[in-house]
Order: sequence, then C-alpha cells, then structure tokens
Amino acid sequence: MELPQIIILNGCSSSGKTSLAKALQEKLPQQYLNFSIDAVLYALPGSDLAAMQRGEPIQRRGHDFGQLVRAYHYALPGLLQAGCHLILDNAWCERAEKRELLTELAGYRIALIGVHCDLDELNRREQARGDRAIGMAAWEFERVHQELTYDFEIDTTGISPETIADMVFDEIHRDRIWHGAIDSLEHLNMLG
Ligand SMILES: Nc1ncnc2c1ncn2[C@@H]1O[C@H](COP(=O)(O)OP(=O)(O)OP(=O)(O)O)[C@@H](O)[C@H]1O
Repeated sequence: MELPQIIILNGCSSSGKTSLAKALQEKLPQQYLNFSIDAVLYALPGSDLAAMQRGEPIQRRGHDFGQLVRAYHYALPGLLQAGCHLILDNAWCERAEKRELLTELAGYRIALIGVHCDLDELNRREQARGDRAIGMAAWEFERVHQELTYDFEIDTTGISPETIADMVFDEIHRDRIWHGAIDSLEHLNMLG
C-alpha cells in the first residue's frame, strides 16, 4: 500500500492544522515536508508581515496578496518533482484558490482532509495566541469547507494534536483510493 504523496489539511485559521502537521510529521516513517502559504508570507519584509497579521493594509509598492498565493501554489510542483512528500496546511477561502492549487497538484496521490473545530473554541484559540487578526477564524469558518469533497474529516475540539495525528496516521494507512481531490477539482471546474 502506497501512502499519499501529498496530505492536504484544510481548515480555518486556529483549527490546529500546523500543530497537527507537526505531530503527524514526527509519527510518519516517511519524511514529509510541511508547507503552507506562511512559507511565502514569512519571506515578506518584517513590518509588512506584522501589518498583515494585524489585518492592516500594506502600502509597499509591488505588494499583491494574490501574487503571493500563486507563488505558493506554483512552488509546490517543484518540490514534488524533486521527489518530496508534502503535508500542506491551507485555509482555502476562495473557489479560485481551491481550483488553482488542486489543478497544480493534479496527477499526484493526494489525501484531502477537512480539519474542523467548534467556533467558540476557535475564537478562544485566536484570542489566546495573539498573532492573528481577531475575527479571521470566524470569517473563514463559513467559507473554508465549501464546495469540497474530503477523503475524511476530523474535529480538533477538545483533542490533543498528538491524538488527532494518531487518528490521521491510521486513516492514511487504510487501503483505499484517494479521490477527494479529484472529485473536488471536477466539481470546482463544473461550477466555473
Ligand atoms: N488540538 C488542539 N487543542 C487545543 N489547542 C490547539 C490544538 N491545536 C492547535 N491548538 C492551538 O491553537 C492555536 C493555533 O494552532 P495552529 O497554528 O496549529 O492552527 P492553524 O490552523 O495552523 O492556524 P493558522 O491557519 O492561523 O496558521 C495554537 O495556539 C495552538 O497551540
């Protein structure tokens, strides 16, 4: 049985994607690299990143958030062509964004996983961490899972990242055909 070459964790901000990705990386015997749009955003000038995290506009010439998202999407096939396995954590809020990344990754074996969390718990985590604009999780909550078909879904409310990583580990070792990403892309293309 072959493991997926790409594990996509999709859920809103503070749902626990990165914590889960890090715990899962440690459990997997196969080496997976964990990437998200943060890999591009953390390359921004520090004050631009800080403004973005506060939810404030960035004035610097050349700033284009859509371009940064595309840069993240276009970089991933290069990593895959080099043979890397990837765990991607995304908070996909726009249909075009979902379609563009799934198109870039088409042809690879992908486990598409929905990461859920109770809204009150999301708001609590967002307040506690202090490095995200307040209200971002609630805004994404309504959008992030729309128009997608997952291979399986998990809920991080009240469960530690390590326990959830055990659950995901078991799921990705089950013998199955990974079709969530294929079905989702077909549906997104049909919606136009
Ligand atoms: N299962 C969990 N139970 C309790 N707290 C958690 C859990 N997972 C993550 N957290 C906490 O929630 C906060 C956000 O976690 P994390 O960075 O993993 O979320 P994320 O979904 O990757 O967020 P973002 O998309 O904003 O980067 C952190 O403070 C983390 O410690």
